[in-house]
Amino acid sequence: RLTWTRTAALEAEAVASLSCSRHGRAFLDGIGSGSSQGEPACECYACYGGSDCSELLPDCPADADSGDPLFLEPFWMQRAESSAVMVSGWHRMSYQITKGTMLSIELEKHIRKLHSVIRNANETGKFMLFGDGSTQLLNAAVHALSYNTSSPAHVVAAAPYYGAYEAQTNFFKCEDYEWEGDAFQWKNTSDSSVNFIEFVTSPNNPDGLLRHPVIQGPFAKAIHDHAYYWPHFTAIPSMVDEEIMLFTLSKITGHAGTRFGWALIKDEEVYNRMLKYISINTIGFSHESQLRALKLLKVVLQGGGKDMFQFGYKTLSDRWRKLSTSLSLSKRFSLQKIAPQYCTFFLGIREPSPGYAWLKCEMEEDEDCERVLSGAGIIGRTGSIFGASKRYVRLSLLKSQDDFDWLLHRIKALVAQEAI
Ligand SMILES: C=C(NCc1c(COP(=O)(O)O)cnc(C)c1O)C(=O)O
Repeated sequence: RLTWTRTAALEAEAVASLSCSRHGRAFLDGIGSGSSQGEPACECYACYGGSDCSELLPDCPADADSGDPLFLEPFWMQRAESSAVMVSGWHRMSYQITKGTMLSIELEKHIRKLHSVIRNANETGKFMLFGDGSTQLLNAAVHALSYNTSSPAHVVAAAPYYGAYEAQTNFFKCEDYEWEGDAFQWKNTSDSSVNFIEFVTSPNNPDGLLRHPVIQGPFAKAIHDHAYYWPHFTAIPSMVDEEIMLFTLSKITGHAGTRFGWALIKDEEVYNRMLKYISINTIGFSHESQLRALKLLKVVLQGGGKDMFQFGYKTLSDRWRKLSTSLSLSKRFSLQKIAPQYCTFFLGIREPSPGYAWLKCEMEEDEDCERVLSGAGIIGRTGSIFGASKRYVRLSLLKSQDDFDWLLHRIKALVAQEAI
């Protein structure tokens, strides 16, 4: 018999019962939740409107800019009961969780179990640190690796690279490090007086390809960003085991809004410097986020992790197949090439299922590919943000089904124009 949780449970179920014509959903903290009726408004997916999201907005562009991972929302809606968590008004009000630490021991245990079940990363003997998204851990790692260097460390990444590395490094720039662009430009440098810190993103954002460090040698350190090294985005050919490895709940379960990431770190000194950065920056991390992450990972781990990763892989591989089939008819546009590869998790060859399409405008006159696509009602992210040519555009395949359907519709119309 429910007692103090009854009201919260009734509120949650009332909001969840709003179907929003299956082209949106309502949230407990949605607009209007404070009104007398108490019924929050439907929040519609792109290109749908009206109080119940039943109206298709005809001239709406297909927005494929952000890596907002809503493709997994249906999976969680189908598991409402097992994935919900009740937060009492007095839940963990202290800054600390257990004596002296701000990490949930149970959550750390489940993360280690996740890596050992998926066999994507070796967590044995590694220090674990949480972050406010893995975004917070990016600069924490640069800080820890550039500490006490005689001259500013060169922070680099192989183009095309995830734009946050450049944006963050320039924003937080200090005498210990500075952004030095494309790692390929420094590949053969023989200047041993320079320390390099290379962001290695594997699989890569934006092209989804598995990667290794470009800069080699005793003065090169790497931050391995494995945000997408999970079976729904890529084959897992082997277990990675690096000095610093970063992961994020955003891309595993799709809960970007929970703002929860973690780092596995080999060296204790590097770990302590990153821990000090996080402590000074935010005095640790949200306990509500940790509680929710624990609940979600327990669901992921049910049945050995197969359910969610199968769901995600099927969704993304279907999307990739539909998009690449449509664009295979085009002479004007091309996509990155991703070969089918053996996966040690699915124990078989798996088809490509990248989170993003890295589209190239092949015609001489189409130098600004973002402009070409926006003229056709498609919003993408220009290649220059990734340190690449404006001849490229990144298209997100991670968003809601409505978002993807609308993108595919616009792409097909654009390719059909070539025949005219
Ligand atoms: C949201 C997007 N990227 C998230 C991301 C992040 C950030 O993840 P958070 O944990 O949500 O902060 C880190 N590393 C890589 C390679 C990423 O692609 C994007 O590219 O649109």
